Amino acid sequence: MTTHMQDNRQDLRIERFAAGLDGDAPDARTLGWFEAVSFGFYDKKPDPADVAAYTKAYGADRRVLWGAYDDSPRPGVWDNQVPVATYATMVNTLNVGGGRLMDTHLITAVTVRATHRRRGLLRRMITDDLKHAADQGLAMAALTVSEATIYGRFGFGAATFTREVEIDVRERFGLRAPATGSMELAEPASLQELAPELFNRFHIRVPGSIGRQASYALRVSGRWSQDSAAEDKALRAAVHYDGDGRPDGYVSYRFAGWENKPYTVKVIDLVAASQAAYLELWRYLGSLDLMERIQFPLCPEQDPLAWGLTDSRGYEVKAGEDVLWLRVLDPVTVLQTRPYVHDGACTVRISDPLDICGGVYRLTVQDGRGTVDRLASDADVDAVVPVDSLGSLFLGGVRARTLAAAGHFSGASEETVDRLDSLFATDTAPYCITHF
Ligand SMILES: CC(=O)SCCNC(=O)CCNC(=O)[C@H](O)C(C)(C)COP(=O)(O)OP(=O)(O)OC[C@H]1O[C@@H](n2cnc3c(N)ncnc32)[C@H](O)[C@@H]1OP(=O)(O)O
Repeated sequence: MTTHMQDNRQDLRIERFAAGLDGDAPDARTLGWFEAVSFGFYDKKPDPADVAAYTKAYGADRRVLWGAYDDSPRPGVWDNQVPVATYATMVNTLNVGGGRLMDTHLITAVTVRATHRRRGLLRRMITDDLKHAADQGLAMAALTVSEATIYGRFGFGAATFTREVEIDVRERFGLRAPATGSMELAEPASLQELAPELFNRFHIRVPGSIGRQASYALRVSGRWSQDSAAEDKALRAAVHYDGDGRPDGYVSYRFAGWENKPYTVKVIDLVAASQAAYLELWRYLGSLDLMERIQFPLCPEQDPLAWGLTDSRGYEVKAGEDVLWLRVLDPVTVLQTRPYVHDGACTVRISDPLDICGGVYRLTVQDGRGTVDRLASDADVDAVVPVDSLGSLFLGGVRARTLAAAGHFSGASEETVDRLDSLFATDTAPYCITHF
């Protein structure tokens, strides 16, 4: 599909397409698109053989790629098959709590060439895309961000958070709980099938989890490296089995090298289908001979490991990070899909800078089920809730009381804030270990 965009310097052609192959090689448009993405994220120029492999995985994901093309390039300027802006979307599921999975519109690979920045290219693409996704019946959009300052204006709010941690695994490492089940070293390649199976059990169990694109199984099994489609020979993996000998978790990891002291293992992926498996995977990591430190950037904020160590000071939080940013497209559907722990009701005006879902809505929760009615635009409201704040509230990753104290709900009474706080509270903090 092709549309045009009037830039202040030229007419840009915007194309939407699926990544494609020409024989065994990527077609010119696909290769150009990958080149632009690599440039945008300061990566090295991609190898065509790698792009051919990525193209197949993108097909499995049903990704839609966007490119904005300059058809009047000047001499010396990059090949016009390389877009000046890129963007991509796909649909996967979000666990909204209570084991409910909701189709969600995922946005990724957003880049605008340095020479074309701040002329509204991103604004144009994301506005068109979100409106189109809403028209298609998708109720939620999501992305992960490179900078926290970009996407709030488009209605996205940070919704899940992780901790980057370092665990001291010298003599002080130990866990309070007795060991359960057993661990085995795994041939990483075996994870290509096992990893998605175990991830799906994690995904249904953990609110905030996003389903994974095809590349995950290839990377965590070492079939692909982090930055190419060549085998990752440094990757190691281990699997945990429950008392009945059934696999219930895996970890894949890499040694940081003898030149790095203290000797460190970097966890690439750690997926536990059960709570018990989570601690057991850490017990295994803590038992690795010669290793002194384990690094993992994706621990949950409420981390059982921090409370499971016999010496909790061996657990060091290096940074806190937001992972998933959510953008509500259809408040009725999303609020009726998630579960609730407290009954109550509240009428809010959702303010939406892109005018996709702004309006007055009444949420009524009874016996844990939410019902949402859209009211007339002049109906009395208890609070005005910006749509990005609603994205942050949705999974319970931040309390309404905290957002109110930060000035998100101007004019809301304390009683309203208490009600919002109670309505949006969840019993489990959301946790997302998928980047896309
Ligand atoms: C989901 C993902 O892929 S996250 C990755 C995002 N990409 C990157 O970080 C790669 C490097 N950066 C870029 O390629 C570009 O700078 C982009 C994509 C972030 C922005 O593209 P642009 O076309 O310059 O944005 P555009 O001109 O449409 O700006 C839209 C608005 O966002 C603001 N904005 C854009 N980028 C930034 C930024 N980095 N920080 C703060 N504000 C920003 C603009 O000021 C503008 O604000 P306004 O319309 O409210 O006045």
